[in-house]
Amino acid sequence: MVNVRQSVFFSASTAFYFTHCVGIQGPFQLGFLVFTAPTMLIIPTSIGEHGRTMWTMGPNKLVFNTVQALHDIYRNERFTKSHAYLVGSSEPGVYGIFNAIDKQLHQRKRNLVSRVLNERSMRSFEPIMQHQVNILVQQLRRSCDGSQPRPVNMTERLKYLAMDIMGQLAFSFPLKLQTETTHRSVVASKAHFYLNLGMQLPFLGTLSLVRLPFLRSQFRGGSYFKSLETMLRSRIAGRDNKQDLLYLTDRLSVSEDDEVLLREMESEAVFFLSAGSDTISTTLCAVFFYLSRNPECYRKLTHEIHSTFNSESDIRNGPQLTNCHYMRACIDEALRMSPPLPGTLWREEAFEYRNAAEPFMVDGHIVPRGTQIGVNAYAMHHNEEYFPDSFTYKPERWLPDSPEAARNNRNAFAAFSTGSRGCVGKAMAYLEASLVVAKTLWYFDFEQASDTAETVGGPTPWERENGERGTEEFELRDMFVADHDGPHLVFRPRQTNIGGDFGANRDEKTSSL
Ligand code: HEM
Repeated sequence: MVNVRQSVFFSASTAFYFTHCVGIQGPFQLGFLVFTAPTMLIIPTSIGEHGRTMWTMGPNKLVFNTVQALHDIYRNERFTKSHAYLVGSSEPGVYGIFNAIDKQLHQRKRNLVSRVLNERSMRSFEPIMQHQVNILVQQLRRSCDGSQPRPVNMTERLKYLAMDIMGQLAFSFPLKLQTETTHRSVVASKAHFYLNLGMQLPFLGTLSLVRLPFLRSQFRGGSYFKSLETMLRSRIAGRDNKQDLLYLTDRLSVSEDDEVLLREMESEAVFFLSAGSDTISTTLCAVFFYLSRNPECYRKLTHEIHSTFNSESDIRNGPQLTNCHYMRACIDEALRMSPPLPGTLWREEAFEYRNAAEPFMVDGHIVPRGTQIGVNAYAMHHNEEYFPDSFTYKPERWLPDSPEAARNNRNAFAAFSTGSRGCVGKAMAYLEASLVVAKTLWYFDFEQASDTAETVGGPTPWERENGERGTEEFELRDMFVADHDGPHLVFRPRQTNIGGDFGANRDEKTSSL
């Protein structure tokens, strides 16, 4: 999976980047590097047949790579989220759904969030989603103006889209990133980087180095927290609108004081903005990347969309959309190859079980007390035992009656995790991704922009030199939620749509939840 040279390079460069960002220089920088780099070192020790079952990753961390382990760890009462998740707290004692380790508190939060993300609420939220997708279509059409279409960086476009949708769902706030520049700094935040650093090095969290007040000081005078505060203040002012995601924080808050409430909402808000938008934009970027590199998949999907719908207005939540099985397979295959949360979701034994007599077993191994354990989604999705030819994009793996499907193990799919802490926004994610893919292919043909083909995906010069990667994968940088760039694509209106209005006049009225 990862060799020692890469691991040393990764740990040293991460530590260097961190010191650089926080302005530690000179002898202190050197001291910090010497102190932290070894703790980040991935020791590529493997146990089990063919070295695929388990890795040690640091002094007390085990990463498993089997379906049984996925079940044993994430569907097990005895385990809870690792204390590393606490680095996301704004202050001690303030927890959001993401980092609530106490099971009862988590269950209460989850029940409330589920009310906003259920099927019924999604139906009433769909017009807002459709409106934003139509704006995306308009923006893509604009890239076709002039004699030569301009390449579009899909990471940029899709981040704006997904964040605009999330701003509405979480805060009932129109961020307008797709069309205006005022709040665009919310997509350029380095919050993920610090969160990931704290998750991998929890002692930094204990020292409060990567907690929110620290993050805020990093953006001092900058606009990320300014935009966040604007959204939250507007949300507090309009408390009557109780149906958005921050409804849950209101309900569980004990505070009458608006300033305290603001701080409490902050950690929840940072999480929702990222969980509900960066994950979807990564998924969509990966889908567009793979379609632009796999002409046969592109052809089959285009055919499915144009033979399923009679008009653009048919493209909405309902049986026609859910019957686009090839589209769903394209999305799942992109999620398999490039999972938006590509790393290990750390778990540890829950406090209540610390004195239990019987040892804890994961896939037949006794796990020593106090060990951090988990399954790494990226490694699992590239385990040849479960997904043969795992570096090749093959949507057919996910079509139940295809010969490819029989050779794959769908239970090894971990993009949304599983169990009581598995993703609660899965239905929304599939709906949003399906609407974007179907509408884009309804209106446009697209292809990879020729001048940027070398810079996104594919092996890096170092990997090519060492013969390490011959296949094209959408490149992700693991920042807990992945960071990425591109793909850069060129769009052309489909023949049938030339001269059409591209959905401009069919925009549903934007309603609030
Ligand atoms: C393709 C898109 C998405 C992917 C791949 C994804 C993946 C995940 C994963 C792997 C987790 C588990 C995290 C952990 O254990 O630390 C998770 C949790 C969560 N996701 Fe998603 N997610 C997606 C979209 C969404 C959306 C659209 C929302 C809506 C707001 C959302 C809300 C949440 C919440 C609230 C949790 C925490 C659940 C809990 O702890 O009970 N996700 N997601």
